[in-house]
Formats: sequence, structure tokens, C-alpha cells
Amino acid sequence: MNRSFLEVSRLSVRFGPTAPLVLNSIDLKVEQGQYVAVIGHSGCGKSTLLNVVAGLLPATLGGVLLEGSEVTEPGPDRAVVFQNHSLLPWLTVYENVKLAVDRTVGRNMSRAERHAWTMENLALVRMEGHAQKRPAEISGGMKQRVGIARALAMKPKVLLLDEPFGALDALTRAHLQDQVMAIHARLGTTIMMITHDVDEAVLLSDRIVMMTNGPNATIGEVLEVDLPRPRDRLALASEPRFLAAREAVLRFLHERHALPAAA
Ligand SMILES: Nc1ncnc2c1ncn2[C@@H]1O[C@H](COP(=O)(O)OP(=O)(O)OP(=O)(O)O)[C@@H](O)[C@H]1O
Repeated sequence: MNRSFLEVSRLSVRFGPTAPLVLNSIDLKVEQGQYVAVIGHSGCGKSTLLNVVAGLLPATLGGVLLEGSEVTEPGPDRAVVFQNHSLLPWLTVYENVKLAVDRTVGRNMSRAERHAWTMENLALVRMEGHAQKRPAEISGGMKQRVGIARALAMKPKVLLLDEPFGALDALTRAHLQDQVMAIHARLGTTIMMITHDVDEAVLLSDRIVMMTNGPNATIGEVLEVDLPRPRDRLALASEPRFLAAREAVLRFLHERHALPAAA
């Protein structure tokens, strides 16, 4: 049988035996190296989907396979970056990343290798110059970069990004999007990203998974983003294929699956 790298099959989730289904029979296949964005209105179940893939939440029905193995618990092969950084405040930037290295891939490395690998990942997000600072001493964008370095340092098979740029100002956000695109090009990591931002989804992704409104949310449409890489945000701003993809997602969200007007 032809398996995909990551497969979500007939996934349904409810929180409690009598609660309605939040997700209803989600089917999604992601190939190795693909960048997939999941977009949908607030509350439709995007984070729930990501959390099941991360192993943080159980499936009620169906499930998730990564390279053919069922996901039943969290693991370093699926690193998550949340909207609000989850760095340990009492550790330095270096120590935050090093801790993740020590607990995962670093187990089979020498002390010098663990140090080098920690620094290599900080350099990937251009944070090597801030290694000795604590989270309180760096900006929100820098914290997210450290969170991404920490996730990548675990050499995950899949990087799960839950609105990673959501709390950042527009310029910092654009800068970080460019960095993530560069990292994806360099490492070829499989990425699943949740976002509310249509431009961000089109700019970064190979495919955009559009979810219907909850409860009982499911995948409404999947859009293939046919734009060559590397992608340049300025050049794309007037590129017809970029604009067409953007319009397709906007129409899905605001015409076919618009939220009812507030009472
Ligand atoms: N632990 C939980 N217990 C009960 N209900 C939950 C729990 N987590 C999520 N829900 C409910 O499941 C639904 C989907 O939530 P989820 O956070 O997955 O949506 P979302 O699309 O990620 O939303 P947003 O875009 O606002 O972050 C919501 O109605 C939410 O209230």
C-alpha cells in the first residue's frame, strides 16, 4: 500500500462522552518535506487537530500515522512551537535549546557535539549572539526564534507550528516568515502550520488545508499552492498565481464558510 509520510485518517475528536464532535472524520495526507498550512475560522478545531498529531490529545475515532507508526503520545519526532513561547524563564537561550538537545538527539553525542549542535541551531535562527541572555531580556520575535531553534534541535520528523507568528507585530512577523522559509528550504523539514493569516498561508505553504466551521468541522478544500521557491514576498505581491491563491482562500473563508454575523 502506498503510505504517505504523515497520515491523518478518519479523525474525529470530542471532549467528553456527550459533547458534540469538534472534528468530524478528518482525512489528510502530508508528504515528506511538504509545508502544509491549516486555516479556518476561530474555534473550528485547528489546534485540536495539531494537538492530536503532536500526541498531546487522544483521537476519539480514527488516528494519525507518522511513517506508518501510530501516534499515541508526544515525542521528539513531532516538535511543537506554540504562539506564546514556552521557554523556561530561569534558563538562558543557550540552556533552553541545550536542554532539548540533552533530552533527545544529544543522548548519543559527546559534550562537545551537544554544544556544537546547540550553537548550530541557534545560528540557524540567528540567535547565536544572544545565547547567554534569558527570555526576559529578548524580544517576542527572538523568543519565537529560540522556540523554533529548540524544536529543530530535536531533529523532528515533523515540525508543528501553532500560530507561531500570531503574537508578533507585522514587520517581525514578516522577518520570521522569511527565516522559516529559508530553514524549510535548507533542511527540508515537513511542516504543519496553523494560521489565521491568508497571506502567510499562501506565501509559506505547498498546500493549504481549509477547514469548515465547527462543531463537526472537517476539511472543506485543499488548495495546492503552485508557486516556485524560493519565494520573495515583494515579487509575489503582484504575481497573478499568488493573487489567485489568496482569492481562493478568502472566498472559502468569507463566502462559502463565512461565520454568521454577530447578533
Ligand atoms: N480541552 C478542551 N475541552 C473542551 N473543549 C475544548 C478543549 N479544547 C478545545 N475545545 C473546544 O474545541 C473547539 C475547537 O477548539 P480549537 O482550539 O481546536 O480551535 P481553533 O480552530 O484552534 O481556534 P482558534 O483559531 O481560536 O485558536 C472549540 O469549541 C473549543 O472550545
